[in-house]
Amino acid sequence: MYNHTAEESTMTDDSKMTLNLLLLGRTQSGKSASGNTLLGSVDFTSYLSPRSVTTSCHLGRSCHISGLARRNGSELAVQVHVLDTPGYPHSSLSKEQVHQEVKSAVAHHFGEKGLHLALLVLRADVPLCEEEDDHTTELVQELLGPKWKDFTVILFTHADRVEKAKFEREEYLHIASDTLHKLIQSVQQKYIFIDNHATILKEENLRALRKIMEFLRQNNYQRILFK
Ligand SMILES: Nc1nc2c(ncn2[C@@H]2O[C@H](COP(=O)(O)OP(=O)(O)OP(=O)(O)O)[C@@H](O)[C@H]2O)c(=O)[nH]1
Repeated sequence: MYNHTAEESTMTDDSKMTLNLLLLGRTQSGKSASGNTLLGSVDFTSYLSPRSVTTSCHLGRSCHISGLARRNGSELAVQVHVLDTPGYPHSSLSKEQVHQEVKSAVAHHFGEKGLHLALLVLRADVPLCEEEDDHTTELVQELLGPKWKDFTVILFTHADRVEKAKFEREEYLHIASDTLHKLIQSVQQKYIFIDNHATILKEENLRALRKIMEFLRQNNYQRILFK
């Protein structure tokens, strides 16, 4: 599999746009819950478990959402496509199995249409240590190639726990590990906090999608193609 970038966003017609997103990250980090928040529905199985819940990739599609993007002065209806993936380390799959599963699903779903952003899911309430960072970024680098930093956003889940501990989100990042600081720097400060247990999930959904659209604009709506 190789990849290259394309400039235009995926337009199904002039008034519609598809936003293609990939969730990656360690097991039980909240990938499926985040996918559900971004889709505004319950497409993916998500629950607390002492073993990895997701064992294969699944694509979820949202309904068309207005108020997120405009093109040539007209409103665009944005449909979000999210690919949920098994995490690594995984309680029953080897690294090779996880990588293979994710690579073939990415090629299948985003091969020609392209991927706008990979969301690297990290729990905001768990420190990122150096060894884990290697696991976390290995797959995204392998998949996206040398431009991975342009196409990767860190998605911090469990934002509610940060708030409960009375931290401001930005202040909390100031005191984070050097490993996390380096990772945030390498993805050019592209990060989002998300609370998948928010009382009003619709607000969380729109806030996260608006931020994602900002990152897309910064990237000139480029996508990575896999062929
Ligand atoms: N408090 C809180 N819990 C969360 C949040 N996001 C996810 N969780 C919980 O974390 C647990 C794991 O979430 P999942 O969405 O299943 O995580 P996953 O990464 O898909 O897990 P695997 O499929 O096992 O790899 C569940 O109990 C979720 O409810 C969040 O933002 N806040």
